[in-house]
Amino acid sequence: MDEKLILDGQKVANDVKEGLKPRIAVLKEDGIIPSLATILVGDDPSSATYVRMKGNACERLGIHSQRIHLPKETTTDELLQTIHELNNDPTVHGILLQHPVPSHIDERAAFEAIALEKDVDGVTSWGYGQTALGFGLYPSCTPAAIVRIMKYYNIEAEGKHAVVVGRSPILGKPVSALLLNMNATVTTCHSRTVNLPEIVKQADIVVAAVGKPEFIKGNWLKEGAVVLDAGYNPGNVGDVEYESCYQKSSAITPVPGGVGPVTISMLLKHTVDAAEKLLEAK
Ligand SMILES: NC(=O)C1=CN([C@@H]2O[C@H](COP(=O)(O)OP(=O)(O)OC[C@H]3O[C@@H](n4cnc5c(N)ncnc54)[C@H](OP(=O)(O)O)[C@@H]3O)[C@@H](O)[C@H]2O)C=CC1
Ligand SMILES: Nc1nc(=O)c2c([nH]1)NC[C@@H]1CN(c3ccc(C(=O)N[C@@H](CCC(=O)O)C(=O)O)cc3)C=[N+]21
Repeated sequence: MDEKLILDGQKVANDVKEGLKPRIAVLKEDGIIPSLATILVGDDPSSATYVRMKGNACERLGIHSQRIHLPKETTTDELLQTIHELNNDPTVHGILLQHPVPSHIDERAAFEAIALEKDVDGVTSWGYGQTALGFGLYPSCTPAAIVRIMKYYNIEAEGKHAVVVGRSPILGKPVSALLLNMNATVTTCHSRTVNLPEIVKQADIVVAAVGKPEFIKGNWLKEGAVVLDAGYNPGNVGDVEYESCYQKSSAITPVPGGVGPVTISMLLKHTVDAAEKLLEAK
């Protein structure tokens, strides 16, 4: 009876985007075009690809995308200046600073400079704090995508043991917080975790957010675990070894076609949310 489920991120993303269309139409009637500013610093080719995908996804839906590309020599102060200008620009509703920025830039300082009401990517400490306390407007997009996939497929979190592998500020930590707020019992693992496979073995839900290709193996999993792979590595592979994890799981997100497309749709949703907030405030 229990069929194995491949969690189709494209389908979830389309569902999110369909829901946005009438909302964007209403905003336009009121003379507001939702607008996202994306900032890319430097020439990392995969970052350039992600930013382009985000901008294109905006435009396909009628969201304006203002693409800012700064040279790799940009200083922290210059980046902060750009962010302040976008904060003060009333036609910009959301700001996305693509991570990672070149190592000479203070990325945390740059994230913190983004105005909370424009932090549609959930990168500020204020945004994270609100997400953790359970009343945040915009959680980071990948954590939001993971939750959205679970909701779409009626995957219950309450009372389940969720094991998150990774604790980065825009992925591991906030997804742990969201799952906790959904009444899961959450274990967050990281590079100093001892006996990772044994901890993963206890999980009903596994979130992979390690940044290492095919790191999590099928023989670490409990039979029937739900596997949510946020990993996105060169060569289109995730952070779980797909074939062996597929065999053990009851449901799994593929890469590509899993968490990635939903992440982008959540960015669009947060941008529309931000534009609506501005209209309400008028
Ligand atoms: N699909 C999407 O939309 C997105 C995908 N990603 C992908 O998700 C993955 C993670 O990204 P991100 O969180 O930014 O990466 P980071 O490199 O910032 O964080 C990786 C985390 O994994 C932990 N880790 C590293 N090695 C091990 C290990 N051997 N055992 C256990 N834990 C380990 C680190 O621990 P420690 O803290 O101790 O260093 C760290 O917390 C990447 O593949 C990235 O491409 C990211 C954002 C969006
Ligand atoms: N501030 C910030 N926020 C981010 O959300 C952020 C970031 N920085 N830096 C890099 C990562 C990576 N990321 C992806 C988003 C979508 C896909 C995605 O849609 N992938 C498609 C495949 C696309 C293709 O390669 O053709 C898929 O998985 O099916 C992948 C990766 C967001 N990130």
